[in-house]
Order: sequence, then structure tokens, then C-alpha cells
Amino acid sequence: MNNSKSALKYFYKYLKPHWKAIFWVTVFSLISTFLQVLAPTYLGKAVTKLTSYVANGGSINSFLEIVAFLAASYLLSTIAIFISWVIMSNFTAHANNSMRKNLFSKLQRMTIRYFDTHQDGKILSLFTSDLDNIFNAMNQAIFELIAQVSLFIGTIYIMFKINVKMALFTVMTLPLALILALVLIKKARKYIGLQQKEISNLNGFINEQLNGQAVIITNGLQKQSVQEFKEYNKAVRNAMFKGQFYSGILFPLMNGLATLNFAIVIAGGTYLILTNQVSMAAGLGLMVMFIEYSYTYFQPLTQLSSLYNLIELALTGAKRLAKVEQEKEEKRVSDGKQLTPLKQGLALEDVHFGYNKDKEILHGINISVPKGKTVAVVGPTGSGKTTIMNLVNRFYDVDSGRITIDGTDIRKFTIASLRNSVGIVLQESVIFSGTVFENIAFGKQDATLAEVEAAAKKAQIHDYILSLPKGYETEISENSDTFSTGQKQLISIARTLLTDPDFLILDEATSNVDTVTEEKIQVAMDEVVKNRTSFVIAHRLKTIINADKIVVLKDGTVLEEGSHKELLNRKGFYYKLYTDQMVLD
Ligand SMILES: Nc1ncnc2c1ncn2[C@@H]1O[C@H](COP(=O)(O)OP(=O)(O)OP(=O)(O)O)[C@@H](O)[C@H]1O
Repeated sequence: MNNSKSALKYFYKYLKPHWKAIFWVTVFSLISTFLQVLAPTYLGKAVTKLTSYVANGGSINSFLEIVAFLAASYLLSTIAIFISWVIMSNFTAHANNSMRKNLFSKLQRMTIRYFDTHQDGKILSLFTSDLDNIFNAMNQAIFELIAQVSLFIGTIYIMFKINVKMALFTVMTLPLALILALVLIKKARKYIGLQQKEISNLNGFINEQLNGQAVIITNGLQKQSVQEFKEYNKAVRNAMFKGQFYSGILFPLMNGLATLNFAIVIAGGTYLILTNQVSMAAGLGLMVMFIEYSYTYFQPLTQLSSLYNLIELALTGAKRLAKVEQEKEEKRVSDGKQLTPLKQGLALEDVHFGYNKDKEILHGINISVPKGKTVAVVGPTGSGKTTIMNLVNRFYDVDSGRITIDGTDIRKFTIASLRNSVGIVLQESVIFSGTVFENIAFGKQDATLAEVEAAAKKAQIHDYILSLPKGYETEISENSDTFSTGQKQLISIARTLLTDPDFLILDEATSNVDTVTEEKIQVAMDEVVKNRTSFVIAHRLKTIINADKIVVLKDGTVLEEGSHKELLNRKGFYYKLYTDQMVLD
């Protein structure tokens, strides 16, 4: 079993606070096991008493006493199981809850690099399949492990204590059962692993196809898509069949072996009676007792092997969660400076940066944004425009050089005060579940309706919001189609305007928007940058004609800079970019 140390440490961390509960679960499951192991003895004794009563007569009372004991021990055993289940369900739910809480808080402290390098679906699966697998395993495996192992040891012990010969007859099939279980588990493990891989491939395919549905429809690729789906689905079916076959066959095979064992026990008991080693009554009692024992000692083998997959899945999940807990968190400067209102401006000084060590993206960038001015960064796709924004906001830190605000390196300020001063309108606008009002007031929770309306007016979206049946109280979410892509960006501009940041970064949306909305975005952008120190990352050059300065970026270096007019007169790279775009427009 691939039980790495980190997974076990992870379990230890979350189970340690519940050691008292685990102690009581152990006690009650041991009590129940003890009673279960004891019960067949009474059963055997009852048969012996009954047989000798039938054969020799006498008092039936001792038989009735034993039956009463038997009933009492089954009842007590059930009560003990009930109590330990109550305790266990309670502490596993609590432990799982702590895991989920810590995971979410940890994600909130992670660097943007983590989210850039991990797919959303995979992060989500930590909360769904991994935590679910752990919960299922904790709920079933802890109790079962304690109960079944003790049941197995207890049964073997008591069998040998009662009658060594009968015990030997009963455990005769044990080696065969063990070999069978190991072989089947190995096979099942292989195909269940394959099944999970094929399911994940299938999900990946479905996800990709659903996201690209528009492309599939416009290119008439539906048939091809269905054909490919069939291939993935077939692979899942094949792996699933074998996985389920090998894991499912274990149970009936073990039951079959247990039945075979009954025959061996009966033959063994008959042999002892016929060879006069025990009396008829005692022999019949022993047979009933050992038939019951052969069932109880086979039960742990079947149960434990069916738990195997559950435990393996939980260990894999715990390993993944432990890895997340060890991930690097965003650096916090605990004694950092507080940013005061901007006096001079922001500057990038000889900034070098690469997302990976082996590939530098920005090669010595110098840009200054004086207070109250708007600087636009333009350049071909992939030239590093968004990367500059990521550095200014400290989503990433520069590799060399520095970024300063009023002459102080931004790494000297607390992250909180930096992010409070810097407002960002991201390329991809984000809508949170809630009302339109809540979405705009996101960055300023105590905003009044009047403030929200004023921001929406400046962002050119107020009239549209009023046209909605419930106005600012309209419920929206990321997937609702109340707003178009362009309108979502207007909402996001309003959100930023409301926080009135000292310094603004506006990453213009690249997606196509209709001309009316584009004009509105233009007016909103002009409004938002007015008298504010801002960085505009522009994709459509006509939107930044009025910027105080335009910096032209190419392959991570500044190629040209100046006003729109100056750059056009220079007839350089900007001129080419601009004229090319105008032709396209
Ligand atoms: N998170 C990331 N990890 C690794 N490389 C990245 C990451 N983000 C961007 N890059 C790479 O850095 C380079 C610059 O990307 P960037 O997004 O800054 O360009 P851009 O000028 O904003 O492009 P666009 O106009 O398409 O938005 C590209 O080669 C891109 O592949």
C-alpha cells in the first residue's frame, strides 16, 4: 500500500484532538467483539444441553439460562456497536470539518503562482473527492479495522482454547483464503486505478468539449465529437468491468470458502464423535460452535479486503491535502510600512522577471508613472503587459530591479496597505453570486446605495441596472446571462471606482464587445482614470489615444515611449501597430 508518511502525519494531526473519542470507540468495539466471540460458545453449549435433555431428560432450566445469556450478549454487542457509531460519526464529521476549514483558509493565503499553476478543477477536487474519500474511510475504516482485527484474533484464540483439533479443522482453509484475497486485491487495485484514470480522461474530454461547444457547432464537428466520446467511454467501460469484477468477486468467493469450511467442520466434528474423542452431545455442540466461528473468522477477511480500496483512496487524498498544507504562502511583511497617499508616483526600475527560472519574460523594464498621470502599456500579445500588472500588485515579485511608490520599494509596504491603494480592473471580469448592489460594493462593504449608484453612473452601467426588473437587487452569478462580457467589465469598473484607489491598473478586456458597449467602456475608462495615477494595459489602441504617455512593449523590453502623436510621428513600431489595427477596425 502506497501509504506515505505525509498522509499518516496528516491523519495524526486531525485525529489527535479526538483521541478521547477514538479511545471510547476502541473500548466499545472491543466490548462488542468480545461478546460476538463469546456468543458461539453459548450457542454450542445450548445445543449440548438441549441434546442431553432430549436424550437423558432432566431440567430444561440450564438450557433456557444459556439461551438467555446468548440473547443478552447479542443485545449488548448491538448496543456497544450503536454507541461507538454515534461517537465515531460525531468525531469524524468534526475532523473532516477542520480539514475543510483549514484547506479553504490555506488557499486564501496562497500565492497567485499556486492558482496559476493548478487547474481550478483539481483544486475543487480536493474539496470534493479527496475530502469525501477521507470522510468515508474514516467513518468506515477506523471502526472496522479495530473491530475486524480484534474479531479475527479473538476468534482464533477462543477456537484453540475450546478445542485444538476442531480449531485446526476450521483454520485449514485459511492459507487458501489469504492467497485468494491477496491475488484478487492486487488485480482489483490495478483495474480500479485504471478505471479512475480513464474516468478522469473522460471528464477532461467532456469538460473540453462543453467549453468548446460553440466551436464544435460552428464547424459541424458534432459527429466527430460523439465518435471521440465513444472511444473514451469504451475505455471507461472496459476498465470498470474488470475493476468491479475483481473487487466484487471477492465477497462471494469468501462466502463460498466459508461454506466449504462448514463441511470441513461438520466432517471434523463427526470424526471426533465417531472416534469417541467426544460424546455425541458435546460433539454436536462443538460443530454448531465452530460453524459459527468459521463464519466469524472469515468475516474479517472479507471486510478488510473490501476496505482496502477505501483506505488507499483516503491515503492518496490525505497525501494531496498534506501537500497543499505545505505549499508556500504569500509573504507578509509583518513590520512593513503603511502606504500614505501618493505624492510623486510609481516607477519600475530595471525590472527583470520570469515566471520560471529558465525563461525571463521582462528584460530590464523602466517605466515611470507620475502622480495624476495615465500611462498606457501597449504591445503585441505575449509581450508582457499583464505581467507588469502582476508585479505592481505583488502577485509576483521581481527577480531583480525594483518597483517603487514615492521612491520606496513596494516590498517594504504591507501587502494589505499596498492592495488597498492599488485598484485593479482585471481583463476577465469576475461576478460573485449575490445582488448587483453587493457585486459593486464588494470592495467597500459599508457602501451606501447612493455611493454604489454614483459609481455605476460613472461606469456607464446605472441605466442598464435600472432597466432590470429588480434593479440593484437583481440576483446575479458568474453563470447568469444578465450581463454581457462588456457589461461585466463595466460592473467591475464601478466596483473599483467605489474603492477610490490612489493608483489604478486597468487591464482592458480582450474579448469582443459590441460597439455600443465598447463606447461605454471607453467613457467609463476615461472617467475612472481622470486625475488618477493609472496604468492602462491596452489591447485596442484607440482607447488610449488620450493617455499622457504610451509605453510600447515588445518581447519584454520597452521599444518606444511617448504621447500618441509623438509615437505616430516617429513612424516606428507603434505607428505600425496602430495603422494595422485601424485597417482591421
Ligand atoms: N502564470 C504564468 N506562468 C508562466 N508563464 C506565463 C504566465 N502568465 C504569462 N506567462 C507568459 O509570459 C509571457 C507574457 O505574458 P503576458 O500575459 O504578460 O502578455 P500580454 O502582453 O499581457 O499578452 P496579451 O495581450 O495576450 O494579454 C507570455 O509568453 C506568457 O506565455
